[in-house]
Amino acid sequence: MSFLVIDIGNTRLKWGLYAAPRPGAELLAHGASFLETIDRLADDEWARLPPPTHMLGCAVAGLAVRRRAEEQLDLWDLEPRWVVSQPAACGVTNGYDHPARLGSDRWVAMIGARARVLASGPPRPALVVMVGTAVTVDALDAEGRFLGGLILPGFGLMLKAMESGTAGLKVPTGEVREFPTNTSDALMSGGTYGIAGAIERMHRHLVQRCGELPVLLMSGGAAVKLAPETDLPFELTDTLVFEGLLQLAAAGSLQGG
Ligand SMILES: Nc1ncnc2c1ncn2[C@@H]1O[C@H](COP(=O)(O)OP(=O)(O)O)[C@@H](O)[C@H]1O
Ligand SMILES: CC(C)(COP(=O)(O)O)[C@@H](O)C(=O)NCCC(=O)O
Ligand SMILES: [K+]
Repeated sequence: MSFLVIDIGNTRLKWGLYAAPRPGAELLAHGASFLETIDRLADDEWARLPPPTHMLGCAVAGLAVRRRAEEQLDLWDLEPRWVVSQPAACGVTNGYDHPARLGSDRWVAMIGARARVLASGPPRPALVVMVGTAVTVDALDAEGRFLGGLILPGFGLMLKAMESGTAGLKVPTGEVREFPTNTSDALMSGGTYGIAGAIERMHRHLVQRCGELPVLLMSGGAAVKLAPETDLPFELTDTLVFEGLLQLAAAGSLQGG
């Protein structure tokens, strides 16, 4: 009974096919498609897969995109299931004022992060950073409580905003420099240090709150751009959301079929 996981962000749909709906299961195949191209999945990449028997996904890109993904899922005989952020699940409690309004990708990533922390030693706080269309920086204490998190624009959105809101700035392909001396480098460095600074700030808040160093987990399509500029020790991972979906599936009622 193979298990399909899907993570629909505002830029790309990421998917993975696992051998079973449980943590530690083998990842048989995976891929990522920009949202403009997801209508070809059933004819293309998914057509070559062994049929999954169950799926679980999270989707933050709106109902219309989710519907388009469900049309592709019609290729197989399975019921689409989508995560809604809960007040608590898999040992993580949701401190949001309105728990269901927390982005389901953030919720699922924190569940994946919590499982990683517990698998690697005694309970510790965790800082979960996802660098996608937006950047999110979410804090978990050593008991698995989600304390709160930051949302800021990702690289693409920042540069687009600079371009559309000014007369003299064009989207650059600059380098990150400590003392930038041209517009392209100034924009690229400003965006990068803006994100890196937010991470460092939240890290400081979490150390102050919990009195111990958190595990720092970074993921998302643009995490590699940020990694060289992050002074704090971090783990880079592509599968945090997938791992959270496996945890949720194992804790839920998917095992029946
Ligand atoms: N193939 C790529 N080439 C360059 N940048 C990419 C690529 N894929 C993703 N990115 C960067 O990562 C961001 C999207 O990451 P992703 O994790 O797919 O976001 P989301 O979860 O919001 O869909 C883009 O804004 C872009 O900066
Ligand atoms: C913050 C997000 C836009 C991140 O989206 P992404 O960068 O993954 O496309 C998404 O998690 C979202 O729409 N969240 C709902 C609002 C919230 O979490 O408070
Ligand atoms: K995401």
